[in-house]
Amino acid sequence: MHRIGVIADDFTGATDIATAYASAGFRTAVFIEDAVAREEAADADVLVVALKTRTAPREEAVAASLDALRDLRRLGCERFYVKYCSTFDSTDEGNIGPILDAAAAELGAARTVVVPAYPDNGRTTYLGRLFVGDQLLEESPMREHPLTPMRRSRLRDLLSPQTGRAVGEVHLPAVHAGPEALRAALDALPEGYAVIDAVENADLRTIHRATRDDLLVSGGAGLALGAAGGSGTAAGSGADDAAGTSAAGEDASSGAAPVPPFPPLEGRSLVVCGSASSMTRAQVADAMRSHPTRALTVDRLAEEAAAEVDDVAAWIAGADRAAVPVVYSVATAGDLRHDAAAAIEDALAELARRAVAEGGVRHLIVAGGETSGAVTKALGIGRLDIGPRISPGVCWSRARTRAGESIDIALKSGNFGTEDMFSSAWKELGEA
Ligand SMILES: Nc1ncnc2c1ncn2[C@@H]1O[C@H](COP(=O)(O)OP(=O)(O)OP(=O)(O)O)[C@@H](O)[C@H]1O
Ligand SMILES: O=C(O)[C@@H](O)C(=O)CO
Repeated sequence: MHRIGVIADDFTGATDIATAYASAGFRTAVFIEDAVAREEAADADVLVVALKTRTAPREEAVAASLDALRDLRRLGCERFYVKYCSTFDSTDEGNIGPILDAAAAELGAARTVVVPAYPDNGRTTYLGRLFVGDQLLEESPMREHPLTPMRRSRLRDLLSPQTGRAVGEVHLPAVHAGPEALRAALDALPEGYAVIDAVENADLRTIHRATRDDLLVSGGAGLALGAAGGSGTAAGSGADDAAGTSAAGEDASSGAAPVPPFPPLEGRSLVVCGSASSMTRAQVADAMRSHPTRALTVDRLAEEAAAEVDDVAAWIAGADRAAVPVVYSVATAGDLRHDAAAAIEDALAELARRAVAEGGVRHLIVAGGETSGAVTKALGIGRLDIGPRISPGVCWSRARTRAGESIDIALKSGNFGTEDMFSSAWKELGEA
């Protein structure tokens, strides 16, 4: 089979696509940023590089993505996947177009598909428009995202300002006509990008089949689920599918197969949330009923960040050892403060670092992609090994920190997970 290299523009996105591939039977590892450059012979079928490029300055984002692409090629990857958000999080000045342009030029890829659809998480594409559940993207809560407010829904309109290349659309009937017809429809488009409709997992499998020989594909994690052979996919069968043989037993499910739990790690548990997304807010509200919860005093961070971090760190340390403290920065949309994002990321990252280094925390949930990037970097994690799935797109990973502690960490995309996740996710680790 061809080894697959994935470049993800945020850290939750990296574990999202990694859990999709792992569930499909691929041996999958996630490398944090330039940790991949130090890797000599990766022992996986799918290598995912987690970058923090979604909202980075454009030149930096493109340079980091090209570096990752070259490292992945050096490690033997021959097929590439640029992973962005299933809600296409970006601005007109944003980075999806420039990263795709650079990767396509580097690989000599004439056409690249654009497939954010992820039906298991309610993201579908129809007539080139992205929906979140039953709402157009521009009518969904993503409209008010603090970093990338999404005010349009037609993917062509979102991508075109970010690239000079043509952006075409392939609608559902061409997908339903099957992989060969879809391939023909794609080949008939001008060179550039092709936004493809997909409303269910079967569509993603068709798109996967039609594009599995492409050097470069792009999307959310849904297209990786399209590589799953069907329900009950055994380890290895997804890999066979990638090599070009179709897997037996396909059905309308995403083909998720359980990844076994890790050997248990002794230690305390903690949740840190820097996400303002509606699902994270619902999860925080749910946690308020049964967990010790504490809001960061965001207004204090500008003047007295160190004192605020000390106070919250003391609160975490003083919490009942059997309880799971939850620290958050947004309870309601009214809590958003202009220009506070970086200070909040720094504060939450430092709190997580101290909790692991000094407080014996070994199980950590981080909510929010940018927040996950900050926390993972502060902990000095280089590689994540993918473990049990918590819900679509969310999994436990085992990692080693810079200081040598082993921890279990779940990087949760803002809108992913069930409302009771901060109470229920621990059972996937074999805990109450
Ligand atoms: N009260 C607040 N005021 C202003 N910015 C905030 C506040 N709380 C959090 N933020 C910032 O909002 C951003 C949220 O982005 P993040 O990627 O972590 O979450 P998300 O967008 O919900 O998740 P994902 O990218 O996984 O969908 C972070 O930079 C965070 O620091
Ligand atoms: O694709 C998604 O929705 C997520 O993996 C993500 O990238 C959110 O940060």
